Amino acid sequence: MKVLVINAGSSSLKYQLYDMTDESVLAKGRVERIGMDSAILVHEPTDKQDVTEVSEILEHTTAIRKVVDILTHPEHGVLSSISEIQAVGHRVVHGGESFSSSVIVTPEVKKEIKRLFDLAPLHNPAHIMGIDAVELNMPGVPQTVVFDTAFHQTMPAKTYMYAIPRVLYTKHKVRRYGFHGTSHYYVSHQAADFLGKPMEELKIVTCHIGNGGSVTAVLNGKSFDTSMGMTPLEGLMMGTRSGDLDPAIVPYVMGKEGLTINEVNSMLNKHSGLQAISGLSSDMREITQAMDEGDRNATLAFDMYEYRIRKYIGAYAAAMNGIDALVFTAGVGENAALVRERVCEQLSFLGIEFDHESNKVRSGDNRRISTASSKVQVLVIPTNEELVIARDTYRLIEENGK
Ligand SMILES: Nc1ncnc2c1ncn2[C@@H]1O[C@H](COP(=O)(O)OP(=O)(O)O)[C@@H](O)[C@H]1O
Ligand SMILES: CC(=O)OP(=O)(O)O
Ligand SMILES: [Mg+2]
Repeated sequence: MKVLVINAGSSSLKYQLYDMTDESVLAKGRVERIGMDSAILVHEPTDKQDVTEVSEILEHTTAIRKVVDILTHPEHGVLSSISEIQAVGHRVVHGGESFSSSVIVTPEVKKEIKRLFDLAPLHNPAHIMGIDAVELNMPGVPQTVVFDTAFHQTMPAKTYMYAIPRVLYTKHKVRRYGFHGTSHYYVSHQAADFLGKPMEELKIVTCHIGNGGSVTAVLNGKSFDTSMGMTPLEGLMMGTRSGDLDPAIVPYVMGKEGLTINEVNSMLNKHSGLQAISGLSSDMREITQAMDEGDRNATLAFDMYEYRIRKYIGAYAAAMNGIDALVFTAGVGENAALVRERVCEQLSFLGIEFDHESNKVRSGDNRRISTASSKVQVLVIPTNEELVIARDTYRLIEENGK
């Protein structure tokens, strides 16, 4: 069975095509700048040359049509007909309390994802556009949705409730949901395999640090607490998101600067984090380069960023009464050796013996960056949310066919 995995964002759409007979990736790619003056499609077939196309792509329906066209292109394609794709699996960021596992898309499922627009305004509307675009361009192909929130549905009430009037939970479902669950699930299982221990016996802290970032306490295989909250804004300092702050700052700044709700939301989500403090960039590569050149704002941004990660690791070690393994993943976690080093070098009190040499090794494999005898094993595990989505999709379609 061939499965197409889609991660639709508001102005981008990433795709990966799997052959599930051996879980091989036939092609992957992305469309960026949807709705802007010129969009760009980057298509990377596994056994052929990469191609880049620039054209006007005003909405997701056109983006999916371009993806379908390139996947079946006589020269760059990897399929003779689009009918070879038997299922499409989507990443959906917010599943609220309605979904604790992946499901096949039905009109009711779409309705529920739409009901959650308010809770993930940057993400869920784009996912619905992606699902609708597939319906139009690939009619009749079953679709599934895999939620970022699903893995965190095991959190106990004491970690997911906010200390505000209860009616806000009962009436408006204001609570912690947590995100990047597919990634935290995948890397924690990979870590258990790497260590050769059963998940049920491990206390793991997983740090998914990419453009967005979150830390999760995985206790005996289940999410126990996580740093993102009702929305993907809480917790760590991120590329453009503030993460934790005193909630009183919001009404104060709104009053002082005369900001609307939309403006303050946009400030905290899109104009804060590394970008705001460095005044330079949301990208860790540019931050570390500027640090090397002596830029003090970039240095402060970096220091704040790594300090927050360290604070959460300490908090979750306390939450679980110790940790057996610490995992780094996603764009920053997999690539930024300096972030890992700075986070870990002051965690020796937890029993971390950091291995500076193995930390510097560049590799796409699961690897250890502590000494083998370290009480807490520190690992780098490249995440693979797409593979989890493809596997769930394959399983659901197989089960449904029986
Ligand atoms: N070689 C690298 N060194 C340091 N940071 C990197 C490197 N490559 C990527 N990053 C960081 O990873 C981020 C992207 O992470 P990623 O997990 O791909 O994000 P997303 O999936 O949210 O788009 C970039 O913004 C950048 O900060
Ligand atoms: C939920 C979330 O923050 O996702 P991303 O990191 O892809 O923006
Ligand atoms: Mg991501």
